[in-house]
Amino acid sequence: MSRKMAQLWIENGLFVTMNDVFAVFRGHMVVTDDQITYIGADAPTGLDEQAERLDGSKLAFMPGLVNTHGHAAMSLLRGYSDDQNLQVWLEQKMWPMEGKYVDQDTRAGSALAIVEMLKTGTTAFVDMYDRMDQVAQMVEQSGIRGCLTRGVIGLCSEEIQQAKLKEAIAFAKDWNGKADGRITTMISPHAPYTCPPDYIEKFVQAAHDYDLPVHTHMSETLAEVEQNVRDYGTRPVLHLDKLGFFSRPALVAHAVHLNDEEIALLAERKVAVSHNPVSNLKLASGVARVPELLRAGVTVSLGTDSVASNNNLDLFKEIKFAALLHKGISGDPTVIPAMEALRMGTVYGARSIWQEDSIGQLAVGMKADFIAIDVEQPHYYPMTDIVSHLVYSGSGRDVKHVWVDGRKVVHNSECTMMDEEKIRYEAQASFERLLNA
Ligand SMILES: CSC[C@H]1O[C@@H](n2cnc3c(O)ncnc32)[C@H](O)[C@@H]1O
Ligand SMILES: [Zn+2]
Repeated sequence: MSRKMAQLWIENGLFVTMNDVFAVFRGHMVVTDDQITYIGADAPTGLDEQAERLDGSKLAFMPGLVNTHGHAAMSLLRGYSDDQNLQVWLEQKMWPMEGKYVDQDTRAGSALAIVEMLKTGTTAFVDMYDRMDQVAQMVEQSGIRGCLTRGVIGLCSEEIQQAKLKEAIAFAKDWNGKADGRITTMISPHAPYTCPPDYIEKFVQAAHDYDLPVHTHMSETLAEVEQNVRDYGTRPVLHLDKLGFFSRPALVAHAVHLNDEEIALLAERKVAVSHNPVSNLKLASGVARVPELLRAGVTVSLGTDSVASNNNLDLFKEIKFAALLHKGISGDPTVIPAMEALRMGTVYGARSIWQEDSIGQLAVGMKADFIAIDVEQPHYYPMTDIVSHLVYSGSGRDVKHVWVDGRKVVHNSECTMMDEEKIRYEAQASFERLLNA
């Protein structure tokens, strides 16, 4: 799809840059095509005569949020099965329903998820699923940024394992860099408990061969850790390390049950962790040792996991949970202050998907992935500390406009590239078909 290249001057806005240079200030920002070309307190000079002007005086601007773990197509299963533990929920509820999915269901669920994410301020997301061509097409159409990966469950014959691996590699090769670079890809065995060791080694080899990062679920429940010890004689972190998994740039989801040695090893191997507090609480999996991980130097970002275990994709909720939960667990109100929680949802998210140089902050030369928040609402008053308000008082419902790659993908809280009404209708139709199939 062709796009109009243009210049946008945001005047007199409140900017939360998420970098140390400006941090929070009132001023101006200029976007030229897909990049931030000016940001500062003084009005810019030398702009195009046709530059569009946006009055930012009633808005706060910050980088788009980065959701570093999820399964978009599972949005169809919102509210289908609540209040179960992971294994029962997966094996008895999710997998039987997912087994009935056809391409149209994956499209419908992914589109629903993308609309929800964009409207609540997420501009980049990680997605692990199958039928990933369908997900990638939805990313292409919607304007969002996606770090996508075909997740593989290896509890099947060797022949099927081979076919799935081939498909995962083909997807990663074909789609990396597509949609004007908005799509990047990874390689993903689903988890150490669903993929035998020799099979995981094949993913590692493929990641080396095609220079791709890796992503997996790891140490989500105590039962998983105990099973890993029973089956392989080691806990999941050492197990994956021995299989070479951390010889690639790696992002692991959950990492709830870790001991001190495992935290040190993750830090040494520069493994990024996607912390999914809401999903972990809902499935009663436990609480990750986030303050310890951060103190050890591990990059910790935030993920929603799927809607089926969350039950929504508003990353502002995840930010608030991260800020509150660890205070309660540790008894220390100073752990994960508001700014650190906001970093987990932005800069650390960008770092977790190896895009820290281009997204996650408002600065000259960065991609224009940013959001505008309507702060003319009671819960943003009195105007004292905008970072505090965003984390403790705000929510994704306050997001008014969203830009990805310089393109306005949400205007006045409506998606510009997606037909939301049609998407809601198709999601309902898909769910009813799945239920009766
Ligand atoms: C085929 S890859 C996607 C696969 O992951 C399953 N899934 C969803 N949430 C979780 C979770 O919290 N832990 C482990 N696996 C999960 C989903 O059902 C898909 O089959
Ligand atoms: Zn998951």
